[in-house]
Amino acid sequence: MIKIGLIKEGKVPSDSRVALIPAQCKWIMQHFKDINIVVESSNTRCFSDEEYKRAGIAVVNDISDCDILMGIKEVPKDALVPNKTYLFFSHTRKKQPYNQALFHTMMDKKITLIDYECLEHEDGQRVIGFGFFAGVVGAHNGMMCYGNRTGLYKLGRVYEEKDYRSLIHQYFGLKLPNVKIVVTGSGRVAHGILEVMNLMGITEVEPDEYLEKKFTYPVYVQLKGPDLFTHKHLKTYQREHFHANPSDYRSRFLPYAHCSDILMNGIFWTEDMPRLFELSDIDEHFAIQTISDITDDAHGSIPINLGDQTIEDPVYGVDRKNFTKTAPYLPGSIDVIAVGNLPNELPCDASRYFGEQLIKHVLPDLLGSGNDMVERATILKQGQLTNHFNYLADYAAH
Ligand SMILES: NC(=O)c1ccc[n+]([C@@H]2O[C@H](COP(=O)([O-])OP(=O)(O)OC[C@H]3O[C@@H](n4cnc5c(N)ncnc54)[C@H](O)[C@@H]3O)[C@@H](O)[C@H]2O)c1
Repeated sequence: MIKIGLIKEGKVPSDSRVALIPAQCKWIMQHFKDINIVVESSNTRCFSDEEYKRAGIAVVNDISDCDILMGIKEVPKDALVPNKTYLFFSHTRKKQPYNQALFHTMMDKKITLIDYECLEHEDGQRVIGFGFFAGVVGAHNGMMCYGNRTGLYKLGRVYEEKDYRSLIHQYFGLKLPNVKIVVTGSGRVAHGILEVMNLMGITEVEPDEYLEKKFTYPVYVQLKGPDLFTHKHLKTYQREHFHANPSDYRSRFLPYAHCSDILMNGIFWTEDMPRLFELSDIDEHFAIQTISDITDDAHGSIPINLGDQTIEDPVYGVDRKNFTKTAPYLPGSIDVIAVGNLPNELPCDASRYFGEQLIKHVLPDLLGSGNDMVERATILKQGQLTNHFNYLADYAAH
């Protein structure tokens, strides 16, 4: 019998998402006779203790007898139970300095750490994540802010809706102006953005049409790798080559900045990749007024992302001349929406989606049948760095 414990989130500000919702826990217990799931009591989850109890899941105060502990965000150092196997987003794989002390504590406590972010298919595609709902919420917020800026329509806040279904109801009867929206990316975030574009009845057009034509109805274009980047000399795009040598490429985005009202950014970005545009590109031809930077790297693919806002206060302006932060919706500014925990605006739906992927792609492996995906996502084994993560040796040294 394997005992899985869903831990109480300890990070501040607290996260209300869960790895498995009550119905999923029930389903697992019915279908896998050798798994027992318990839930650590919490009053900040999007599903209450009562809802887990109603699904037949025990709610406990002590999870120290579990074999596997699942959370979402970083576990506070003091709460880590020695010698256990943990699954959560540790934000350590890029040697994040702010989590180095946590990493050292996990080593000292001989913990086995499996990081959701490191669960990948053989070809390197991520298996599990919250990206889809980040895309949904980010796209909604982008449209909401453009409505606030122009006064042409009004959209409410996502987190005030009961769930995704009631959010969609907001879109019935929504009359949008002839807005032009450029969407970047091809992963989960991009899929979430496209879902909102389609639910709002915005028409998709091809890149050449988008660049050349004026439309009498709202349109969007989706730009993927080859539309966004080209080799500096060969003028080609080859996916594997680009992933391995991003600094050999330059951005092709600028023409879209000259004819778009809104940018919804959902690309995957690293420091060595070209930015979509540079600060010097923001001139009188730069037409974009609202940027929802869902990718959300400060000073990253969007150079005027000046850092994170919160769900409660998600938008700021950036002055077009001196690139300083301003109040939103000013004529001389571009509005930027930069929030790092977007799925938290729809925590129940995002948790259900996450749990489905966990059950489908990870659970069989976790129980020891399947391929070595879990092995490859194991950063620490009983406190020791695994071979796959040898590159973290300097980060782990203490
Ligand atoms: N703001 C938020 O709340 C929030 C939430 C979730 C994700 N995000 C961010 O959004 C971005 C996109 O996330 P996603 O869920 O769509 O990711 P994803 O893993 O679903 O898709 C990433 C895409 O990037 C491509 N890719 C993978 N490795 C690459 C590499 N080395 N170089 C270039 N391209 C590569 C993949 O082919 C894939 O199409 C990420 O930066 C993520 O951190 C933000």
